[in-house]
Amino acid sequence: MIEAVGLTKSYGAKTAVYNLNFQVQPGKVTGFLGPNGAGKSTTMRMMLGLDRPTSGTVTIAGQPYHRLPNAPRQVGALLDANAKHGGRSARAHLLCLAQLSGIPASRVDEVLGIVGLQDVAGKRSKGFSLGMGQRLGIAGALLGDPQVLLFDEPVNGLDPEGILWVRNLMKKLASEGRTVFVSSHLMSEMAQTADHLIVIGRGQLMADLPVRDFITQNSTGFARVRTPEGDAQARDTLVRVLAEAGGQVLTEPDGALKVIGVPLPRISDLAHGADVRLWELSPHSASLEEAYMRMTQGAVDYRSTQDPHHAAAPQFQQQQPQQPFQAGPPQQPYGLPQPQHAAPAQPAYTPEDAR
Ligand SMILES: Nc1ncnc2c1ncn2[C@@H]1O[C@H](COP(=O)(O)OP(=O)(O)OP(=O)(O)O)[C@@H](O)[C@H]1O
Repeated sequence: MIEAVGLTKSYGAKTAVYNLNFQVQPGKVTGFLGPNGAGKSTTMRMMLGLDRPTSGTVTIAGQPYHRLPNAPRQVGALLDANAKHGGRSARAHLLCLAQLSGIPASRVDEVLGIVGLQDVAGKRSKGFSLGMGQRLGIAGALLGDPQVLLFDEPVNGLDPEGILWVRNLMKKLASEGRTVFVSSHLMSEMAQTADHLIVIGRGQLMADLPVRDFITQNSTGFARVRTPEGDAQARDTLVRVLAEAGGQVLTEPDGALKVIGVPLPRISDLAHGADVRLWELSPHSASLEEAYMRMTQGAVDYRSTQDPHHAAAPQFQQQQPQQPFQAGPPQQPYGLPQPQHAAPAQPAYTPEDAR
């Protein structure tokens, strides 16, 4: 298990990580998410003893990294896939790491095989593609057959097959009872890989909960409704009754209505009561990526000047082409000091499985 308690790191006036408290459990893939500059790499560096906390602690199996006996055999990490001597072959690079850590040379060919680099083991790594470099970095992390594995953005530069391979590798490592901690910018990727999520923004904890709970707490269920084409009166009538019922009604690019805050059976009843025929009434849920974007909206450091949220209040907006007919109850903006934990939420209607 990895445990952070009050973990804080400042670089001069810049606080990169502030008062992080979380545990990373074995037997699970834990996704570590946050926008650029959120403090993910800083946190991982402190886990590995490469940076010293300004205050607080982070321990692995109850000890700070530097006090772990034979640390490279207990903890494997991929922090920077470029951290290798480009003039050395993949095998020579791994042999060097193995020797430094007292790991038998026979393990080198094993890990080269695991990551699929056996055929290029004798080639210099400076000629490697980004994806091959990532594989070599992962091989280095696996070298000591450790129980705890940290991966900083392991799918960077990998093609779809490589991404699938990493995803399956993480799951396999976790299923063997190991602690697997993986950072990423991509919630969609984590949705398919992680069992648990730790989300940080501007160095602070924003969420610490199972992936499924994250979806339930954050996805806003909505209905897509279409009235007969060309019947503007029916459409307007429906918009009016839905708005009177407290619904938030938006238009989709294809002209359908997106209705938030009114359960499907009620929409059907309201349409029936207003004598409006429906051509479509279907349940939908927001994607996990949308939920993540909404959560971290207020904690994004770098934003294009063309982004509609640039210099705006940190509040989630629905996708752009939609025009609100009537504003419903305001969406809760996520304040930094109120991290989400695994507590039951009460969405208008819960998607059966949004993953
Ligand atoms: N050595 C350092 N000196 C000064 N500031 C630093 C240093 N390392 C990190 N920072 C700052 O701390 C903050 C967190 O950086 P960090 O690299 O940990 O974020 P990150 O979440 O890993 O970002 P990314 O996803 O872009 O890699 C950033 O504002 C960064 O500029």
